[in-house]
This record gives sequence, C-alpha cells and structure tokens, in this order.
Amino acid sequence: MPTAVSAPRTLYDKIWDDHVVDVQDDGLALIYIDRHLVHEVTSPQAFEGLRSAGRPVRRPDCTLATVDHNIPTISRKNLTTIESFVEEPDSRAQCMALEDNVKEFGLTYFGLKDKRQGIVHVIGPEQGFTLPGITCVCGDSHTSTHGAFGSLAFGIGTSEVEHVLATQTLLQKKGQNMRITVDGDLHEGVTSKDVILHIIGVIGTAGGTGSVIEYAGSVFRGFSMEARMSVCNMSIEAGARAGMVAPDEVTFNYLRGRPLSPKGEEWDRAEAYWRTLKSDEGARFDIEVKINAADIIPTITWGTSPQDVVPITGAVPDPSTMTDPVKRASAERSLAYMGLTPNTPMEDIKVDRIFIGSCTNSRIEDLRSAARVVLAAGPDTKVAPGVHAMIVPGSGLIKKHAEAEGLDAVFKRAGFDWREAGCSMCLGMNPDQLAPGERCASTSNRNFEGRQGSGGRTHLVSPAMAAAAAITGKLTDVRKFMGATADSNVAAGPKLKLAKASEFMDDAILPSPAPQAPSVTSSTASDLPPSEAPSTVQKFIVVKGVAAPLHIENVDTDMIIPKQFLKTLKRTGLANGLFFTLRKDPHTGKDKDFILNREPYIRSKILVCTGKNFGCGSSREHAPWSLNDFGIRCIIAPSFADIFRNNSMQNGMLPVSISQEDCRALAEDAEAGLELEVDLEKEEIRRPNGKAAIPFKTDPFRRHCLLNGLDDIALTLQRGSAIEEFEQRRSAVWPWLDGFGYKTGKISVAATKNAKKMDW
Ligand SMILES: CC(C)[C@H](C(=O)O)[C@@H](O)C(=O)O
Ligand code: SF4
Repeated sequence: MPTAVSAPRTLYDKIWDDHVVDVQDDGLALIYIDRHLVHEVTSPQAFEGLRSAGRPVRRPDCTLATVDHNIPTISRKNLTTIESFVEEPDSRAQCMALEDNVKEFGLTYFGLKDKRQGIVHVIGPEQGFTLPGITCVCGDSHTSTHGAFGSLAFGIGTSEVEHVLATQTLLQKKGQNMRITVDGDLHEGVTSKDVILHIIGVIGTAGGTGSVIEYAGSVFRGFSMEARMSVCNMSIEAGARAGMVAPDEVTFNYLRGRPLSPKGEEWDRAEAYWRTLKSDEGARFDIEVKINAADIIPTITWGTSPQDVVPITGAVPDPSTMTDPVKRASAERSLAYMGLTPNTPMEDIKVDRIFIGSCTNSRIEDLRSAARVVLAAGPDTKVAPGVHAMIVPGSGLIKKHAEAEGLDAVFKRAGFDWREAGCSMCLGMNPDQLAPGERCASTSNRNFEGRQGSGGRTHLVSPAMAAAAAITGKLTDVRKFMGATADSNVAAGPKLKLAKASEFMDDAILPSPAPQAPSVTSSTASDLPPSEAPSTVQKFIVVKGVAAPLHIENVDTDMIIPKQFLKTLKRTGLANGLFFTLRKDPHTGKDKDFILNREPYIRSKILVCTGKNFGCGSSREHAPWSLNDFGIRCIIAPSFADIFRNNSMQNGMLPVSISQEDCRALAEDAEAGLELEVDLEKEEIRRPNGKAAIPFKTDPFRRHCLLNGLDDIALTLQRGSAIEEFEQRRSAVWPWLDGFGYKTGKISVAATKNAKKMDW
C-alpha cells in the first residue's frame, strides 16, 4: 500500500516502505520476504537448524526449491533417481538432502525429472514466481537478477536462509540509493553483457557497496527482460546489494500468462500497483553515475576480477604503468595467473574452452544471439579445432524452447556440446570444469582464480562474443560476424522458428506438497518456545591474539574457500579449505609459503587485510565458517562486502572496518608477530608496546547480539504478532502474493505466540 509521504521516493524506497514489518529507533528494520528460492548448496544447514529447534517453514507457499549447482549436465536419458544419477558422493549428498528436506517441510520442488528444473535465477522469473514490487531472497548472491522485474531481490547466507524459512522476514538496515543511467544508442554488436561489464569497469567491484542500484535511461528501457536480467544479475559483481529496473510494458508482457503470475482481476489489480513502482520525479539518490551508451564497445575481462575489463579492441594492460602499489601488485598477480603478457592484443589470445550458460546468460535470447553468430559465419562453420564449446541452457524449459526453434541443431551441426540445464561450468561444482591452464571465453559472471576449475583461466564475454571465439579459437570482436555477408549467410541458413515461452508453460498449478511434521532431533528443543531454543551463536566480547596481515584487494569468497568445500551438510570442519589455493600446492597438496601456514600466524585469531572490499562475490557462509574453524574470530579491513559482513556476524565473528591507513599500521604490528586485542565492548583495538588504541564503530544492535551471543531467529519470533498483522494486510492489499497458483496455503506458526520476550 503506498504510504502517505510527501517527499518524492525512489523505486527502492517504495518497495522498502511496503515491506517494513517493524522498525527500531536505530533504523534496523524487520522486513517481510515475499519470495524465497532455495537450492541444494546453501540450504542443508538451514533446514537442520529448523529441525533441531522444532520450527516449521512459515510460508511454503512462497518458497520454491530446485537443484542446480551440483548436478551433472549430461543427458538425463538414464535418470531414475538423483541418488544413482549424481556420481560424486558429496554432490549427491547435497542433492539428496534437499529432496528429503522439501518432503519433510512440504515445499514445492523442481527436481531433475521436472522439465521446469533449472538455475534458481532462471526458473523464478520463468514461472512468474518473481514479480514486480516484491522482496525476493535466496541463499545465493545472484538473486540480484530478479531486480530486473522492479523487485528488491538480494542474496543471503545460510543463517539468513534459516531465518527466512522460520519467520518469512529478515533483519535489514536500509542501503543507499544509487542510480546508474545509460542514455544514448548502443553500437551494433554491443549487448547487455557488454553494458554491465563496462559499468563494473567504471565503478569497480566495490562501487556499489552498501547500495541498491537502479538502472535508468533509454538503454535499459529499450532492453528485453532477458537483457535486464543479465544486467541486474551482475550488480553483485559491482558490489551492490541489489540492482533493479522499474517495471514497464516490457515487464508486464513478459509476465502475462506465466504459471504463477496473477490472473484475471488479480492481474488488473497487480498491474495497477506495479505501475506505481517507479522513482518519483525529484527523488534523491545518494550516488548518481551517468554513462554514455556510445562509449561502450564489446567488452571482455583480462584479469581475475570482474572489474578487469578492456574493450575487445584493446590489449592486456601493463602493470608497470600503474602508480598505486596495491593495484600494480594485484594486476601482476592476475596476469601471472592468467598466463598473459602485458600489451598483448586481446584478439591474439587463444582459447581452449567456451562456456555459454549461467544465470547471467543462459536464456533464450542469449542462445539466439550465439546461434546467429554461428549462422553468420557461414554454412560449414565449425567450432575451431581443439576447442571444446559447451552450451548449457538455464532451465529445462529454455532447452525445450531452444530446441523448438531449431537452435540446438545450429549448435550441434557446428560441433557445440548441447547440455542439460544447471549451473555447470560457471563454478564447476559438478564435473564440468576447466583443467589447470585451460583458457575459457565464458558468458558467466565471475573470473576469479580457480572459479571454473583449479588453475583455469576465465574471460567474461557476451554470448555472441563467446560464439565468435568458439569459431575462431581466439578472443574475437563479434563485429567481424556482422555486415552484409553475415546477413546473407543468416538468410541462407536454416529457417529458425520463433517460439513463445508460453508454449512450454503447460503447468499452471504446481504440485501441492503435503508437509510432514518437522522431525525434531534435539530432545529438549521441542519443549521450548522458539525464543528459548538454545542459541548457537558464540559471544564476542574481547579477542586477543596473533593477527595475520594480508595485502590483497577484493578478497573474494571463492578465494576464501573454493567451491569443492561447499559440498558439505555441516557448518564445521572447513579450516582445511580456508584460502585453499593460496595455502596448498595444487599438484603436491603440500603447504605453500602463505602467511597462514607460517608461525606464529598458524594460530591467528585476527586477520588484518589492507585491501578494500573483503569478502566480495558469492554469498557462501562457508567463508566465515572456514575462518572461524581456523580460529579467526575478527577480520579487520578498510571495507567489507555486505553479505560477508552479515554472514560473519551471524556466526559470532566481528568484521571491523577502519581506515586503510589504520589497517596498514595494524598490519605492521601483525608482521612483527605482535598480538592485537579487539574489544567490542569498548569498541577499540589495543596495540602492543603502548601504541594508542584504534577506535571503531559497530552497529548497536549487532554489537548487542554479539556481546550476548543472541540468535536472530529467536528475537524475530517474538515479533510474531507484528508479522501476522503484516500478513493480514498483505493478503488484503496484495492478494496475488499469497502463493498464487499453489494449492497449499500458509502454515500458521502458533508457537510464536507463546514466545518469551527477549531483549530486542
Ligand atoms: C553457492 C552459492 C553460495 C554461490 C553464490 O552465492 O553466488 C554460487 O552460486 C556462486 O555463484 O558462487
Ligand atoms: S553464478 Fe553460476 S553458480 Fe552461481 S547461481 Fe549463477 S549459474 Fe549458479
């Protein structure tokens, strides 16, 4: 319901205001979550938490689960059960745990036999589960994708997944409003992927930290929903909490008729509301960035961070020309990893592998644009000798759609490998991986070290550029596949039939799962009202000990703990995986000369990082879990990525941000092997040898929770009546959000009523 305020509001302000259940004086709000997507990697520990506290899932009707990260993308002809189909034992265990959990908690699930299975961020929009004006979360950083519909969509860690499952709410502080406007006309051959890579090159991977980005201007207005999703998807690579595009006719046309979109009168009501969802004239943005569309040309990454971009016409940068020593060191490190020589023209770089897929670029338009390049190259075009080019559609329905259009035939004839849906080589939790040293042109979103396979080298590109590289065997300017000859080749090629997504959406009603009563494994927890369920959060008061210095910028969570360690059902036992690629030699498995392998840092309790944006990238809570397991309770850095900061505090760990100068001073103490003492009560870091303590600030609520070891879920459950009141209002004002299309309704959480009042 639009609130009566006079000041002009942004789209983000409006959605935020419409979801506040309760707000504290310090601005910390309890916000309602309309849609929750669940996958196998970040949910097992969350379900286990519910089980041991005897809590049900509050809104199964607003929750949708699928398997995507671990599953093989080979033919499913011989698929009988997930147990026999997924060969790798840890991957299998995660998939099976999800299947057990969805049964036990009564959730709708698209399993491997369901043609609607696919990457969470592809199936949500495809089904109309994602709608304008909603809040949408998932234990996955690329939840930002759903913001393309004008929703507030963001990734969360596993503790927060548990929080949403139990309460359908989250504790959040509002972020900043940031607007990125791209106006003007894009050159031919420039796609949404080039636009977002260019943006990240301009603002950097920390540019959006603490902000929600609204993408505005004629370029995004002119984009399809698929293109808007690719842009919003990579908001996380720009460091933002979320990205969004105001809904318009393009959005409504995409959603009309989708299985879970509102129907009939509900649609009319919904559409009228959705039309109010745009930033008001004069609304205030904290940060404004303006980009001229004409400045963008097909863009590609050269290094190991998504901000390492260069036009395809450019060359590998030369670190010796960089004045900032941290930047120079990080560029040198990237080039060594990437096996590249400064000043090499990008188009001279040979590739071994091509990956067209991922939640960024695996939708029908992406496949069409790749197929067009293949056709433009001529009738006998083949993938270059020695190159393996893989195409992985984002969902089973996209695969069917592409096959109905004849795209698969174009690809197969040219020698591409046409696979089944899943995350695949975007992060290689399944067998689709790069071998050490292999170089890949990839339509995914992350080029971190080891991301697609240990020692693998990734260049991020658009689907059209990936197809061009597949054909030439080198990074290639896609504009070489444009013009009169290309057009006549396309015209002379096979007649492709344009199909509509609605032709493949014949399942209007989702199965209605009958929830089994959640089983309770802890004998005492079931007898307790939720607020008294034992808190698992350890207190943080004072931590004194060895501090390890680290001089790396943009330490990403793939670096903190690589994908092979995500296949666990537990929150513990991850110390061995911490900074694995920096600590262990991939060939011998022996310790490398990394700081945490040396005395006295092997006993570190504190990590002092002098580079900004610590913990960027994926939402994996495994990152703080592994630090914690190693014994590190406090990380000091100039700045943190939002999800990592939240995840750490959910685990009784303290992320402290202080100036880069102070970080450098502390790193010097650490290098001398001197102990530091972090005092949360006094909010200061005490240094050895009588040096002045360094003060820091923490959010008052988080500080209170850490000092007392309080568990967020128990605290939120005390707000049971406010949540119920909100739900009643929600049903009256936005009735289409009550699990429209599902047969099962909500499950009431009677236990919340008896909850004992706790310190909030
Ligand atoms: C597994 C999940 C936590 C992770 C994410 O949050 O992004 C993954 O999807 C990724 O892309 O690295
Ligand atoms: S980024 Fe890759 S691994 Fe993560 S959800 Fe998207 S496709 Fe899956």
